Amino acid sequence: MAPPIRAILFDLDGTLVQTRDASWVLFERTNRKFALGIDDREQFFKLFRDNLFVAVPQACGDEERGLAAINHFLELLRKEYNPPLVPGIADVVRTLAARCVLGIVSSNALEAIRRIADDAHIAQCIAHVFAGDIEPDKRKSIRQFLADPSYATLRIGSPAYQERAPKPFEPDEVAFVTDTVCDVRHARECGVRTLGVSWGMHKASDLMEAGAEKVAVWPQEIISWALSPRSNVIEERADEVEPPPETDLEPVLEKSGVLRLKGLRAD
Ligand SMILES: O=C(O)COP(=O)(O)O
Repeated sequence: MAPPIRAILFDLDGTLVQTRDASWVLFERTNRKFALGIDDREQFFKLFRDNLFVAVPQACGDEERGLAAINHFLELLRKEYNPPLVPGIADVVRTLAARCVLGIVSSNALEAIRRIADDAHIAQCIAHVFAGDIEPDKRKSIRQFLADPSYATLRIGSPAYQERAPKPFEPDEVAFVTDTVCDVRHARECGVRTLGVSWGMHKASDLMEAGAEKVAVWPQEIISWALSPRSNVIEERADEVEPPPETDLEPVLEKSGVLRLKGLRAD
């Protein structure tokens, strides 16, 4: 029997916001400017089977051009990305904030995430944001969240964090909610629980195949899944699903130069 879920990390694009049009119209401009050859929406969505920061340079076959394209895309996201929220998702976030520590772990830029959260009036329900222009490898962000007990502090819709000594999370008390295959795999590598959503970039069957415990069809299912008394779902799925390969993204990211994005890394 798994313990209750105490923290939920949300992917942003395709999970909290609708992005099938909104990010494609921006990426299309990057694609044209850098002649990446990622010429339709489905090809773009396929990039998210891998880490985006690795997939773009790989897809265009030129590291420097791929990196410049990512920087261009991040800048468009910072300045022009205004996707609609997934209908009903703001209520889901507000409901869950009273019970769980909520976070966003996204490939998107921090500035864009902040604007979206402010406009949706949910910024103070979100305890922590891990953005792609600060840490491109979501596994590192998840592990950071698990390692430091101070992250386990509730923030229930007010500017201040609760002032109670937090109890550190066990990985199976934390869930990642996402619409993409790469996120499901990487969350499983970190040992956290995974819920897919059907309204984003990847199909429910692909998310299940990657190891998601379940795929929500409606936003409110996130609440019922996260707060329902735990069954032995994890154990059942663990038998069914191949364990993810232990991929180490660091050398690839290192090579692609993404870790030097915006001068955030010393090397
Ligand atoms: O689901 C994904 O991987 C893409 O969404 P993100 O930009 O919020 O990371």
